[in-house]
Amino acid sequence: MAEYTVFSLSQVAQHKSKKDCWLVIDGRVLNLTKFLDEHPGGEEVLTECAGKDATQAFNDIGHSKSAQKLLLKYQVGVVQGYTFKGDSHAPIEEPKKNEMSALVIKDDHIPKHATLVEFFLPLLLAASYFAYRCLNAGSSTL
Ligand code: HEM
Repeated sequence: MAEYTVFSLSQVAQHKSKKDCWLVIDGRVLNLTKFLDEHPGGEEVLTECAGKDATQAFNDIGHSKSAQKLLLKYQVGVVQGYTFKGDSHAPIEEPKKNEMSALVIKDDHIPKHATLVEFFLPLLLAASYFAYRCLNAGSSTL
């Protein structure tokens, strides 16, 4: 498990300007100074929470998985006294590249002859119908 610097909330609170903007999300202490310009939601929402715990604000937006992963890039430590569940302050696991999930439905219960019947039965019915029509047409001309 990686070692992180532990900061108290009052230490985090000292970094609350645009030029030095830290905040806490899920117990992670983040230095977002360099991210302010890049944040798709604008810098203001971040500076409003600067120096504070912004977990709720972050979660309320419903940020994507990639936004959650981005947190790690800016993590400088963990907040003092925060109880992590299990190893949840360790890096969020990246999904394996080129891995595709697929749902395979295997239906082994249908016997092969059933598909043959499904194919030939309509043909047989059509052929019988035409044979009947031909026979009828022939008999009516007599
Ligand atoms: C104070 C906490 C935060 C607030 C209130 C906030 C708010 C927002 C808002 C309003 C949007 C725009 C959503 C939209 O256009 O639909 C947004 C998008 C985004 N934010 Fe934040 N944000 C916060 C923190 C962060 C942090 C710390 C990161 C990453 C380090 C981040 C990464 C992103 C990304 C990548 C998007 C694009 C949409 C997505 O991928 O979810 N935000 N945010």
